[in-house]
Amino acid sequence: MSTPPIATQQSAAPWRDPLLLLASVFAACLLGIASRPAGYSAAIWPANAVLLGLLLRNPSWARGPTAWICALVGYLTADMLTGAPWLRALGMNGANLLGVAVGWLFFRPYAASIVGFTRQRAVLTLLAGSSVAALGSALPATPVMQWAFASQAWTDMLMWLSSEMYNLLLFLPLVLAAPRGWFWQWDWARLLRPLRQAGVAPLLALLACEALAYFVNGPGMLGFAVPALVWCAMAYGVFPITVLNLLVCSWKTAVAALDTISFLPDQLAAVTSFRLGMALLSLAPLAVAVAHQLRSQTLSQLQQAVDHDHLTGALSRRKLMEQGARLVQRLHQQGAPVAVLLMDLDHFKRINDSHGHAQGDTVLREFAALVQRNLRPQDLFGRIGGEEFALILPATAASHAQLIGERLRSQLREHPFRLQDGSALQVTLSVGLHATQPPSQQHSLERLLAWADAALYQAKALGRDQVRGHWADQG
Ligand SMILES: Nc1nc2c(ncn2[C@@H]2O[C@H](COP(=O)(O)OP(=O)(O)OP(=O)(O)O)[C@@H](O)[C@H]2O)c(=O)[nH]1
Repeated sequence: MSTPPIATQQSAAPWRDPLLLLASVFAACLLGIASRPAGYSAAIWPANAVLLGLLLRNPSWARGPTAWICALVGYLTADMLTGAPWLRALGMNGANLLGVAVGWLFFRPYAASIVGFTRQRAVLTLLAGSSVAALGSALPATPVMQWAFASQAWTDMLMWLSSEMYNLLLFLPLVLAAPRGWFWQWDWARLLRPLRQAGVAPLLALLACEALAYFVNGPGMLGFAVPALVWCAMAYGVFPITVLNLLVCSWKTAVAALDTISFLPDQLAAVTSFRLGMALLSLAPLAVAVAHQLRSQTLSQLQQAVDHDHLTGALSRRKLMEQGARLVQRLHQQGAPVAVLLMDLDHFKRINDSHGHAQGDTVLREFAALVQRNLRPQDLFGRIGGEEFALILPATAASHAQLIGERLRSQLREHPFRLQDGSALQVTLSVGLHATQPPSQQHSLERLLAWADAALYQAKALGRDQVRGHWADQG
Protein backbone atom coordinates (compact mmCIF):
# COMPACT_ATOMS: atom_id res chain seq x y z
CA MET A 1 0.00 0.00 0.00
CA SER A 2 1.53 3.30 -0.96
CA THR A 3 0.35 6.11 1.30
CA PRO A 4 0.63 9.58 -0.16
CA PRO A 5 1.62 12.55 1.95
CA ILE A 6 -0.85 13.53 4.67
CA ALA A 7 -0.71 17.15 3.78
CA THR A 8 -1.01 17.21 0.02
CA GLN A 9 -4.67 16.32 -0.17
CA GLN A 10 -6.04 19.84 -0.53
CA SER A 11 -5.05 22.81 -2.61
CA ALA A 12 -1.58 23.72 -1.42
CA ALA A 13 -1.36 27.20 0.08
CA PRO A 14 2.36 28.02 0.46
CA TRP A 15 2.05 28.73 4.18
CA ARG A 16 -0.06 25.70 5.00
CA ASP A 17 2.57 22.96 5.19
CA PRO A 18 5.11 24.89 7.31
CA LEU A 19 2.25 26.04 9.56
CA LEU A 20 0.99 22.48 9.94
CA LEU A 21 4.48 21.32 10.84
CA LEU A 22 5.00 24.13 13.34
CA ALA A 23 1.58 23.54 14.95
CA SER A 24 2.14 19.75 15.13
CA VAL A 25 5.55 20.13 16.79
CA PHE A 26 4.20 22.80 19.15
CA ALA A 27 1.18 20.66 20.19
CA ALA A 28 3.33 17.53 20.59
CA CYS A 29 5.80 19.50 22.74
CA LEU A 30 2.99 20.75 24.98
CA LEU A 31 1.84 17.16 25.45
CA GLY A 32 5.39 16.19 26.42
CA ILE A 33 5.79 19.19 28.73
CA ALA A 34 2.56 18.19 30.52
CA SER A 35 4.26 14.88 31.41
CA ARG A 36 7.41 16.57 32.72
CA PRO A 37 8.16 15.83 36.39
CA ALA A 38 9.49 18.75 38.42
CA GLY A 39 13.23 19.18 38.00
CA TYR A 40 13.78 16.75 35.13
CA SER A 41 12.99 16.11 31.45
CA ALA A 42 9.57 14.89 30.22
CA ALA A 43 8.27 11.35 30.82
CA ILE A 44 6.94 11.17 27.26
CA TRP A 45 8.07 13.34 24.34
CA PRO A 46 6.11 12.72 21.12
CA ALA A 47 7.39 15.80 19.24
CA ASN A 48 10.45 14.17 17.69
CA ALA A 49 8.50 11.15 16.42
CA VAL A 50 5.73 13.37 15.04
CA LEU A 51 8.23 15.62 13.25
CA LEU A 52 10.19 12.66 11.86
CA GLY A 53 6.99 10.98 10.66
CA LEU A 54 5.76 14.14 8.93
CA LEU A 55 9.12 14.62 7.20
CA LEU A 56 9.13 11.00 6.00
CA ARG A 57 5.59 11.31 4.67
CA ASN A 58 6.41 14.58 2.93
CA PRO A 59 9.95 14.14 1.58
CA SER A 60 10.03 17.56 -0.10
CA TRP A 61 9.58 19.34 3.24
CA ALA A 62 12.90 18.14 4.64
CA ARG A 63 14.97 19.36 1.69
CA GLY A 64 14.72 23.09 2.34
CA PRO A 65 15.49 24.94 5.56
CA THR A 66 11.86 26.11 6.10
CA ALA A 67 10.62 22.89 7.72
CA TRP A 68 13.60 22.70 10.07
CA ILE A 69 13.26 26.36 11.08
CA CYS A 70 9.50 25.93 11.66
CA ALA A 71 10.16 22.83 13.75
CA LEU A 72 12.76 24.69 15.87
CA VAL A 73 10.31 27.56 16.36
CA GLY A 74 7.64 25.03 17.43
CA TYR A 75 10.00 23.42 19.96
CA LEU A 76 11.31 26.68 21.38
CA THR A 77 7.93 28.44 21.60
CA ALA A 78 6.37 25.54 23.51
CA ASP A 79 9.32 25.32 25.90
CA MET A 80 9.71 29.03 26.54
CA LEU A 81 5.97 29.70 26.88
CA THR A 82 5.96 27.12 29.65
CA GLY A 83 8.81 28.78 31.48
CA ALA A 84 12.00 27.01 30.35
CA PRO A 85 15.15 29.20 30.34
CA TRP A 86 16.04 30.00 26.74
CA LEU A 87 19.57 28.55 26.83
CA ARG A 88 18.35 25.22 28.20
CA ALA A 89 15.46 25.18 25.68
CA LEU A 90 17.93 25.83 22.87
CA GLY A 91 20.30 23.07 24.00
CA MET A 92 17.64 20.41 24.60
CA ASN A 93 15.70 21.19 21.44
CA GLY A 94 18.90 21.34 19.39
CA ALA A 95 19.47 17.74 20.56
CA ASN A 96 15.87 16.88 19.63
CA LEU A 97 16.34 18.28 16.13
CA LEU A 98 19.67 16.49 15.70
CA GLY A 99 18.02 13.18 16.59
CA VAL A 100 15.26 13.83 14.05
CA ALA A 101 17.86 14.71 11.39
CA VAL A 102 19.80 11.48 12.11
CA GLY A 103 16.56 9.46 11.98
CA TRP A 104 15.54 11.15 8.74
CA LEU A 105 18.92 10.37 7.13
CA PHE A 106 18.61 6.74 8.24
CA PHE A 107 14.98 6.24 7.16
CA ARG A 108 15.14 8.23 3.92
CA PRO A 109 16.20 5.27 1.69
CA TYR A 110 13.43 3.13 3.22
CA ALA A 111 10.68 5.81 3.12
CA ALA A 112 8.70 3.98 0.41
CA SER A 113 8.36 0.86 2.53
CA ILE A 114 8.15 2.37 5.98
CA VAL A 115 5.42 4.91 5.17
CA GLY A 116 2.27 2.78 5.29
CA PHE A 117 4.33 -0.30 6.30
CA THR A 118 4.28 -1.82 2.84
CA ARG A 119 6.99 -4.44 3.51
CA GLN A 120 7.34 -6.95 6.32
CA ARG A 121 10.83 -5.70 7.08
CA ALA A 122 9.49 -2.20 7.76
CA VAL A 123 8.99 -3.13 11.43
CA LEU A 124 12.65 -4.09 11.79
CA THR A 125 13.66 -0.94 9.89
CA LEU A 126 11.54 1.02 12.34
CA LEU A 127 13.40 -0.54 15.25
CA ALA A 128 16.84 0.03 13.73
CA GLY A 129 16.10 3.62 12.67
CA SER A 130 14.50 4.49 16.00
CA SER A 131 17.58 3.19 17.84
CA VAL A 132 19.88 5.29 15.64
CA ALA A 133 17.67 8.40 15.97
CA ALA A 134 17.42 7.92 19.75
CA LEU A 135 21.20 7.74 19.98
CA GLY A 136 21.47 10.76 17.67
CA SER A 137 19.62 12.91 20.16
CA ALA A 138 20.79 11.24 23.41
CA LEU A 139 24.48 11.92 22.70
CA PRO A 140 24.18 15.72 22.26
CA ALA A 141 21.47 15.92 24.94
CA THR A 142 23.62 14.35 27.66
CA PRO A 143 25.98 17.33 28.30
CA VAL A 144 22.99 19.71 28.17
CA MET A 145 21.14 17.62 30.76
CA GLN A 146 24.21 17.47 32.98
CA TRP A 147 24.51 21.22 32.83
CA ALA A 148 20.77 21.82 33.32
CA PHE A 149 20.03 19.30 36.07
CA ALA A 150 23.51 18.69 37.54
CA SER A 151 22.98 14.94 37.20
CA GLN A 152 25.27 12.10 36.08
CA ALA A 153 26.17 11.70 32.43
CA TRP A 154 25.50 7.95 32.29
CA THR A 155 22.10 8.34 33.96
CA ASP A 156 21.06 11.20 31.66
CA MET A 157 22.16 9.27 28.64
CA LEU A 158 20.10 6.17 29.54
CA MET A 159 17.07 8.19 30.63
CA TRP A 160 17.04 10.11 27.34
CA LEU A 161 17.76 7.05 25.23
CA SER A 162 14.99 4.92 26.74
CA SER A 163 12.55 7.82 26.52
CA GLU A 164 13.34 8.37 22.85
CA MET A 165 13.01 4.66 22.03
CA TYR A 166 9.63 4.63 23.76
CA ASN A 167 8.46 7.76 21.95
CA LEU A 168 9.72 6.73 18.53
CA LEU A 169 8.40 3.17 18.64
CA LEU A 170 4.96 4.28 19.77
CA PHE A 171 4.30 7.63 18.06
CA LEU A 172 6.24 7.23 14.81
CA PRO A 173 4.24 4.16 13.58
CA LEU A 174 1.03 6.10 14.22
CA VAL A 175 2.12 8.95 11.93
CA LEU A 176 3.56 6.58 9.32
CA ALA A 177 0.46 4.36 9.16
CA ALA A 178 -2.19 7.13 9.25
CA PRO A 179 -4.47 6.63 6.23
CA ARG A 180 -4.52 9.03 3.32
CA GLY A 181 -6.24 12.33 4.05
CA TRP A 182 -6.94 11.32 7.63
CA PHE A 183 -5.43 14.47 9.10
CA TRP A 184 -7.65 16.82 7.11
CA GLN A 185 -10.86 14.92 6.81
CA TRP A 186 -11.35 13.24 10.18
CA ASP A 187 -13.35 10.68 8.27
CA TRP A 188 -14.74 8.78 11.26
CA ALA A 189 -16.78 6.38 9.15
CA ARG A 190 -13.59 5.29 7.42
CA LEU A 191 -11.58 5.17 10.60
CA LEU A 192 -14.19 3.03 12.33
CA ARG A 193 -14.65 0.72 9.35
CA PRO A 194 -12.25 -1.97 10.72
CA LEU A 195 -14.29 -2.02 13.94
CA ARG A 196 -17.55 -2.40 12.01
CA GLN A 197 -16.10 -5.14 9.81
CA ALA A 198 -14.28 -7.19 12.42
CA GLY A 199 -16.58 -6.55 15.38
CA VAL A 200 -15.76 -5.48 18.92
CA ALA A 201 -14.72 -8.88 20.33
CA PRO A 202 -10.92 -8.25 19.98
CA LEU A 203 -11.33 -4.82 21.58
CA LEU A 204 -13.34 -6.27 24.47
CA ALA A 205 -10.67 -8.96 24.91
CA LEU A 206 -8.08 -6.19 25.13
CA LEU A 207 -10.08 -4.36 27.79
CA ALA A 208 -10.50 -7.63 29.73
CA CYS A 209 -6.74 -8.34 29.56
CA GLU A 210 -5.94 -4.84 30.74
CA ALA A 211 -8.43 -5.13 33.62
CA LEU A 212 -6.79 -8.43 34.61
CA ALA A 213 -3.32 -6.85 34.39
CA TYR A 214 -4.51 -3.95 36.59
CA PHE A 215 -5.78 -6.25 39.32
CA VAL A 216 -2.99 -8.87 39.16
CA ASN A 217 -0.32 -6.13 38.86
CA GLY A 218 3.42 -6.87 39.26
CA PRO A 219 6.14 -6.71 36.57
CA GLY A 220 4.41 -9.36 34.40
CA MET A 221 1.48 -7.03 33.77
CA LEU A 222 3.41 -5.57 30.82
CA GLY A 223 2.71 -8.68 28.75
CA PHE A 224 -0.93 -9.30 29.67
CA ALA A 225 -2.30 -7.32 26.72
CA VAL A 226 -0.15 -9.02 24.07
CA PRO A 227 -2.53 -11.88 23.07
CA ALA A 228 -5.46 -9.48 22.75
CA LEU A 229 -3.29 -6.97 20.85
CA VAL A 230 -2.26 -9.73 18.44
CA TRP A 231 -5.94 -10.56 17.92
CA CYS A 232 -6.69 -6.84 17.35
CA ALA A 233 -3.77 -6.69 14.88
CA MET A 234 -5.25 -9.52 12.82
CA ALA A 235 -8.76 -8.11 13.02
CA TYR A 236 -8.29 -4.36 12.58
CA GLY A 237 -5.09 -3.76 10.59
CA VAL A 238 -1.99 -1.58 10.86
CA PHE A 239 -3.24 1.93 11.69
CA PRO A 240 -5.72 0.81 14.35
CA ILE A 241 -3.02 -1.29 16.00
CA THR A 242 -0.67 1.71 16.20
CA VAL A 243 -3.47 3.59 17.98
CA LEU A 244 -4.19 0.67 20.33
CA ASN A 245 -0.46 0.15 21.05
CA LEU A 246 -0.18 3.79 22.01
CA LEU A 247 -3.32 3.72 24.17
CA VAL A 248 -2.29 0.53 25.98
CA CYS A 249 1.26 1.77 26.61
CA SER A 250 0.04 5.21 27.72
CA TRP A 251 -2.39 3.56 30.12
CA LYS A 252 0.32 1.29 31.53
CA THR A 253 2.67 4.26 31.84
CA ALA A 254 0.03 6.28 33.68
CA VAL A 255 -0.68 3.36 36.03
CA ALA A 256 3.05 2.87 36.62
CA ALA A 257 3.58 6.61 37.20
CA LEU A 258 0.78 6.73 39.79
CA ASP A 259 1.80 3.48 41.38
CA THR A 260 5.46 2.55 41.36
CA ILE A 261 7.70 4.50 39.00
CA SER A 262 8.56 8.19 39.39
CA PHE A 263 10.24 8.59 35.97
CA LEU A 264 13.12 10.38 37.71
CA PRO A 265 16.81 9.38 37.48
CA ASP A 266 16.79 7.86 40.97
CA GLN A 267 14.79 4.96 39.48
CA LEU A 268 17.02 4.62 36.43
CA ALA A 269 16.88 0.81 36.17
CA ALA A 270 13.10 0.58 36.60
CA VAL A 271 12.37 3.47 34.24
CA THR A 272 14.72 2.24 31.52
CA SER A 273 13.47 -1.34 31.76
CA PHE A 274 9.82 -0.25 31.77
CA ARG A 275 10.13 2.07 28.77
CA LEU A 276 12.17 -0.32 26.67
CA GLY A 277 9.92 -3.25 27.61
CA MET A 278 6.79 -1.32 26.63
CA ALA A 279 8.23 -0.05 23.37
CA LEU A 280 9.60 -3.42 22.28
CA LEU A 281 6.38 -5.23 23.20
CA SER A 282 4.48 -2.93 20.84
CA LEU A 283 6.52 -4.27 17.92
CA ALA A 284 4.93 -7.74 18.11
CA PRO A 285 1.31 -6.68 17.38
CA LEU A 286 2.59 -4.21 14.79
CA ALA A 287 4.54 -6.96 12.99
CA VAL A 288 1.47 -9.20 13.05
CA ALA A 289 -0.72 -6.42 11.63
CA VAL A 290 1.79 -5.68 8.86
CA ALA A 291 2.13 -9.39 7.97
CA HIS A 292 -1.63 -9.75 7.96
CA GLN A 293 -2.09 -6.64 5.80
CA LEU A 294 0.50 -7.84 3.27
CA ARG A 295 -1.05 -11.31 3.18
CA SER A 296 -4.52 -9.86 2.55
CA GLN A 297 -3.17 -7.63 -0.21
CA THR A 298 -1.37 -10.56 -1.87
CA LEU A 299 -4.49 -12.72 -1.64
CA SER A 300 -6.67 -10.03 -3.19
CA GLN A 301 -4.11 -9.50 -5.98
CA LEU A 302 -4.10 -13.25 -6.62
CA GLN A 303 -7.89 -13.32 -6.57
CA GLN A 304 -7.95 -10.42 -9.04
CA ALA A 305 -5.54 -12.31 -11.30
CA VAL A 306 -7.58 -15.51 -11.11
CA ASP A 307 -10.88 -13.72 -11.74
CA HIS A 308 -9.70 -11.63 -14.69
CA ASP A 309 -8.08 -12.23 -18.04
CA HIS A 310 -4.62 -10.66 -17.82
CA LEU A 311 -4.60 -9.36 -21.41
CA THR A 312 -8.00 -7.68 -21.63
CA GLY A 313 -9.10 -7.23 -18.02
CA ALA A 314 -12.41 -9.00 -18.84
CA LEU A 315 -13.68 -11.64 -16.40
CA SER A 316 -12.04 -15.03 -16.74
CA ARG A 317 -14.22 -17.81 -18.13
CA ARG A 318 -14.45 -19.45 -14.70
CA LYS A 319 -15.48 -16.24 -12.96
CA LEU A 320 -17.97 -15.35 -15.69
CA MET A 321 -19.64 -18.77 -15.43
CA GLU A 322 -19.72 -18.59 -11.64
CA GLN A 323 -21.05 -15.03 -11.37
CA GLY A 324 -23.24 -15.42 -14.46
CA ALA A 325 -24.96 -18.58 -13.12
CA ARG A 326 -25.85 -16.75 -9.89
CA LEU A 327 -27.08 -13.72 -11.82
CA VAL A 328 -29.25 -15.79 -14.19
CA GLN A 329 -30.78 -17.70 -11.27
CA ARG A 330 -31.61 -14.45 -9.45
CA LEU A 331 -33.16 -12.92 -12.58
CA HIS A 332 -35.28 -16.05 -13.07
CA GLN A 333 -36.51 -15.76 -9.49
CA GLN A 334 -37.39 -12.10 -10.06
CA GLY A 335 -39.11 -12.92 -13.37
CA ALA A 336 -36.74 -10.52 -15.17
CA PRO A 337 -35.39 -11.13 -18.69
CA VAL A 338 -31.71 -11.77 -19.40
CA ALA A 339 -29.77 -11.56 -22.67
CA VAL A 340 -26.57 -13.42 -23.50
CA LEU A 341 -24.28 -12.31 -26.34
CA LEU A 342 -21.36 -14.34 -27.70
CA MET A 343 -18.94 -12.18 -29.68
CA ASP A 344 -16.17 -13.48 -31.93
CA LEU A 345 -13.69 -11.36 -33.89
CA ASP A 346 -13.72 -12.28 -37.58
CA HIS A 347 -10.70 -13.86 -39.23
CA PHE A 348 -8.59 -13.12 -36.22
CA LYS A 349 -6.03 -15.73 -37.25
CA ARG A 350 -5.31 -13.62 -40.36
CA ILE A 351 -4.55 -10.58 -38.16
CA ASN A 352 -2.04 -12.64 -36.19
CA ASP A 353 -0.54 -14.17 -39.33
CA SER A 354 -0.27 -10.91 -41.29
CA HIS A 355 0.59 -8.38 -38.58
CA GLY A 356 2.04 -10.43 -35.75
CA HIS A 357 0.82 -11.74 -32.41
CA ALA A 358 1.51 -8.43 -30.64
CA GLN A 359 -0.82 -6.60 -33.03
CA GLY A 360 -3.40 -9.35 -32.40
CA ASP A 361 -3.06 -8.70 -28.66
CA THR A 362 -3.59 -4.97 -29.23
CA VAL A 363 -6.78 -5.70 -31.15
CA LEU A 364 -8.04 -7.91 -28.31
CA ARG A 365 -7.21 -5.27 -25.70
CA GLU A 366 -8.82 -2.41 -27.62
CA PHE A 367 -11.91 -4.46 -28.40
CA ALA A 368 -12.33 -5.32 -24.71
CA ALA A 369 -11.91 -1.64 -23.78
CA LEU A 370 -14.50 -0.68 -26.39
CA VAL A 371 -17.01 -3.17 -24.95
CA GLN A 372 -16.31 -2.07 -21.41
CA ARG A 373 -17.06 1.55 -22.33
CA ASN A 374 -20.54 0.39 -23.37
CA LEU A 375 -21.36 -1.60 -20.24
CA ARG A 376 -23.62 -0.81 -17.31
CA PRO A 377 -22.26 -1.69 -13.86
CA GLN A 378 -24.61 -4.68 -13.58
CA ASP A 379 -23.53 -6.26 -16.91
CA LEU A 380 -21.00 -9.12 -16.94
CA PHE A 381 -18.28 -9.27 -19.60
CA GLY A 382 -15.86 -12.17 -19.85
CA ARG A 383 -13.34 -13.75 -22.19
CA ILE A 384 -14.45 -17.25 -23.11
CA GLY A 385 -11.15 -18.03 -24.84
CA GLY A 386 -9.00 -16.87 -27.78
CA GLU A 387 -10.90 -14.16 -29.64
CA GLU A 388 -14.31 -15.09 -28.22
CA PHE A 389 -16.06 -13.02 -25.54
CA ALA A 390 -19.43 -13.20 -23.75
CA LEU A 391 -21.77 -10.56 -22.38
CA ILE A 392 -24.55 -11.25 -19.89
CA LEU A 393 -27.04 -8.40 -19.77
CA PRO A 394 -29.56 -8.54 -16.91
CA ALA A 395 -33.09 -7.16 -17.33
CA THR A 396 -32.53 -6.75 -21.09
CA ALA A 397 -35.13 -7.75 -23.66
CA ALA A 398 -34.18 -9.36 -27.00
CA SER A 399 -34.80 -6.21 -29.04
CA HIS A 400 -32.57 -4.12 -26.78
CA ALA A 401 -29.85 -6.79 -26.76
CA GLN A 402 -29.94 -6.80 -30.56
CA LEU A 403 -29.35 -3.02 -30.55
CA ILE A 404 -26.41 -3.41 -28.16
CA GLY A 405 -24.90 -6.15 -30.35
CA GLU A 406 -25.29 -3.93 -33.43
CA ARG A 407 -23.77 -0.97 -31.64
CA LEU A 408 -20.68 -2.96 -30.61
CA ARG A 409 -20.34 -4.41 -34.09
CA SER A 410 -20.49 -1.00 -35.81
CA GLN A 411 -18.22 0.66 -33.22
CA LEU A 412 -15.58 -2.02 -33.77
CA ARG A 413 -15.91 -1.73 -37.55
CA GLU A 414 -15.19 2.01 -37.28
CA HIS A 415 -12.48 1.68 -34.64
CA PRO A 416 -9.16 2.87 -36.12
CA PHE A 417 -6.60 0.14 -35.35
CA ARG A 418 -3.27 1.71 -36.34
CA LEU A 419 -0.53 -0.55 -37.66
CA GLN A 420 3.17 0.15 -37.16
CA ASP A 421 3.56 1.38 -40.74
CA GLY A 422 0.77 3.94 -40.09
CA SER A 423 -1.89 2.19 -42.15
CA ALA A 424 -5.30 1.32 -40.69
CA LEU A 425 -6.64 -2.13 -39.93
CA GLN A 426 -10.33 -2.87 -40.01
CA VAL A 427 -11.64 -5.57 -37.68
CA THR A 428 -15.19 -6.94 -37.80
CA LEU A 429 -17.29 -8.81 -35.28
CA SER A 430 -19.85 -11.60 -35.40
CA VAL A 431 -22.40 -11.76 -32.58
CA GLY A 432 -24.80 -14.51 -31.56
CA LEU A 433 -27.44 -13.64 -29.00
CA HIS A 434 -30.13 -15.27 -26.99
CA ALA A 435 -32.59 -13.53 -24.68
CA THR A 436 -35.02 -15.21 -22.30
CA GLN A 437 -38.76 -14.46 -22.39
CA PRO A 438 -39.89 -14.43 -18.74
CA PRO A 439 -41.67 -15.68 -16.78
CA SER A 440 -42.09 -19.01 -18.57
CA GLN A 441 -38.45 -19.70 -19.62
CA GLN A 442 -36.00 -20.81 -16.95
CA HIS A 443 -32.73 -22.14 -18.35
CA SER A 444 -29.22 -22.60 -17.07
CA LEU A 445 -26.45 -20.24 -18.17
CA GLU A 446 -24.84 -23.13 -20.09
CA ARG A 447 -28.07 -23.56 -22.05
CA LEU A 448 -28.31 -19.83 -22.82
CA LEU A 449 -24.68 -19.78 -23.98
CA ALA A 450 -25.23 -22.86 -26.16
CA TRP A 451 -28.11 -21.09 -27.90
CA ALA A 452 -26.07 -17.92 -28.32
CA ASP A 453 -23.29 -20.09 -29.75
CA ALA A 454 -25.73 -21.58 -32.29
CA ALA A 455 -26.65 -18.02 -33.32
CA LEU A 456 -22.98 -17.08 -33.58
CA TYR A 457 -22.38 -20.11 -35.81
CA GLN A 458 -25.15 -18.80 -38.08
CA ALA A 459 -23.63 -15.31 -38.15
CA LYS A 460 -20.29 -16.78 -39.23
CA ALA A 461 -21.94 -19.05 -41.81
CA LEU A 462 -23.91 -16.14 -43.29
CA GLY A 463 -20.76 -14.13 -44.03
CA ARG A 464 -19.63 -12.70 -40.59
CA ASP A 465 -19.82 -9.02 -39.49
CA GLN A 466 -23.41 -9.37 -38.28
CA VAL A 467 -25.63 -10.01 -35.26
CA ARG A 468 -27.87 -13.09 -35.25
CA GLY A 469 -30.41 -14.04 -32.62
CA HIS A 470 -31.44 -17.51 -31.53
CA TRP A 471 -34.98 -17.89 -30.19
CA ALA A 472 -36.26 -20.73 -28.09
CA ASP A 473 -38.72 -21.90 -30.74
CA GLN A 474 -35.77 -22.65 -33.03
CA GLY A 475 -34.95 -25.62 -30.73
N1 LIG B 1 -2.74 -12.47 -30.52
C1 LIG B 1 -3.45 -13.41 -29.90
N2 LIG B 1 -3.99 -14.40 -30.62
C2 LIG B 1 -4.73 -15.33 -29.99
C3 LIG B 1 -4.92 -15.30 -28.61
N3 LIG B 1 -5.69 -16.35 -28.26
C4 LIG B 1 -5.97 -17.02 -29.40
N4 LIG B 1 -5.41 -16.39 -30.45
C5 LIG B 1 -5.46 -16.74 -31.87
O1 LIG B 1 -6.76 -16.51 -32.35
C6 LIG B 1 -6.86 -17.25 -33.58
C7 LIG B 1 -8.28 -17.80 -33.71
O2 LIG B 1 -8.38 -18.34 -34.97
P1 LIG B 1 -9.64 -19.12 -35.47
O3 LIG B 1 -10.24 -19.91 -34.32
O4 LIG B 1 -9.25 -19.89 -36.67
O5 LIG B 1 -10.69 -18.05 -35.79
P2 LIG B 1 -10.69 -16.85 -36.82
O6 LIG B 1 -9.42 -16.74 -37.59
O7 LIG B 1 -11.08 -15.61 -36.07
O8 LIG B 1 -11.81 -17.23 -37.82
P3 LIG B 1 -13.37 -17.04 -37.58
O9 LIG B 1 -13.63 -17.09 -36.12
O10 LIG B 1 -13.97 -18.18 -38.30
O11 LIG B 1 -13.73 -15.73 -38.18
C8 LIG B 1 -5.78 -18.32 -33.52
O12 LIG B 1 -4.80 -18.01 -34.50
C9 LIG B 1 -5.20 -18.20 -32.15
O13 LIG B 1 -3.81 -18.48 -32.11
C10 LIG B 1 -4.29 -14.24 -27.86
O14 LIG B 1 -4.39 -14.12 -26.63
N5 LIG B 1 -3.56 -13.33 -28.52
